[in-house]
Amino acid sequence: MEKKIILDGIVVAKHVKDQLKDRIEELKGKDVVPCLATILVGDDPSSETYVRMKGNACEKLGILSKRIHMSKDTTTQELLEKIAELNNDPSVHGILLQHPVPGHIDERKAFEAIAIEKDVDGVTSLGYGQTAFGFGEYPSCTPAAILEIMDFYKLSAEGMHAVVVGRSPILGKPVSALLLNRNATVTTCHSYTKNLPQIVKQADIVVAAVGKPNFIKGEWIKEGAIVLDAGYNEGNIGDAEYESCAEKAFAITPVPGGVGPVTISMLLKHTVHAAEKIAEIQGKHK
Ligand SMILES: Nc1nc(=O)c2c([nH]1)NC[C@@H]1CN(c3ccc(C(=O)N[C@@H](CCC(=O)O)C(=O)O)cc3)C=[N+]21
Repeated sequence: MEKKIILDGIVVAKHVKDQLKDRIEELKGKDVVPCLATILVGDDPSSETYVRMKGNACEKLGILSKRIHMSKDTTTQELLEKIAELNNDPSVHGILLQHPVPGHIDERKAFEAIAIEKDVDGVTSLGYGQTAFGFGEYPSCTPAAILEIMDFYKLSAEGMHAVVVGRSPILGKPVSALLLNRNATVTTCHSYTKNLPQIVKQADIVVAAVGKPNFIKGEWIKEGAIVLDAGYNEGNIGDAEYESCAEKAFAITPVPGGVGPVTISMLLKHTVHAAEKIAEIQGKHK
C-alpha cells in the first residue's frame, strides 16, 4: 500500500489563517475591523476552553473578539434579546452561540434568532438549507473543516462511498450534505442504524461524528479508507479509536491536531468573509 497520510490539522489551519492576513489588512484600510461575537451560556469547563480558543485565535489574527458570557440561569428570552442586540450591532460581523447551552434553554430557537448574514457558524435552518442546496456561504465550521482538509490533501470525494456516523444539526447532517454536493454516495448512520460495523466497512470515507470516545473501531474500517474524526470528547479523545483505525486507513486525522484546529480557522475565514460583505455594502453607499 501507499504510504499512510496523517492529515495534519495544524498545517491546514495555518494555511487557512495565512491566507486571511492580507484580507484582514485590506479591510482595515477601509476602516473595517472584522469582529466575531461569541456567546457562552453557563460554565461548562470544556465549552469555556473552546470559546476561549476561538476568541484567542481571532485576536492573534487581528479579528476583534467580543466575548459574551451569560450565567447558567439565563432564560431563552434573555438569550434571544442578547442575540437581537448583536444582530443590530453594525460592528459585529459574525455570531457564534456555543453549543450546548443549558438544558432549560431552547437552543434551536436561539440558533434560529441569529441573522443569516451573521451566521458564520452555520447553525440556522436557513444556513443549513443553503448548504444542502449547494450555495450556502457559511456551512457549519466542523463540516467545512472536513472538506478543507480533504481539499488541502487533494482527497476527492467524487464517486466515493462516504459513511457519516452521526446526524446532529451542525455536524452529521451538514457534512453529509457537503459530501453529497461533492458527488459522494453518502450514508448517514445514527443510533438506530442496524449493522453499523458492516456499513462502515463499506466506506471509502468515514466521518466520525457521534460524540462517543473511541467508538469506531479499526476492525470496522476498510483497508485504504479515509478516516476523518470530528470527535471532541473529554480528554481530547476522538470518536475513532486512533491506533486501530490508523492501521487500516490510507489517511486519518488525529485528535488532537486534526479537525479541531481547522474548525476554528474556518470560523475565522467565515467572519472575515462576513466583514468583507459589509465593507462592500458600505463602500457602495459612500
Ligand atoms: N456553535 C458551536 N460551533 C462549534 O463549532 C462548536 C460548538 N458550538 N460546540 C463545541 C464544538 C467543539 N468544537 C471544537 C473546536 C475546536 C477544537 C480544537 O481545536 N481542539 C484541539 C484541542 C483542544 C485543546 O487543546 O484543548 C484539537 O483538536 O487539536 C475542538 C472542538 C467546536 N464546536
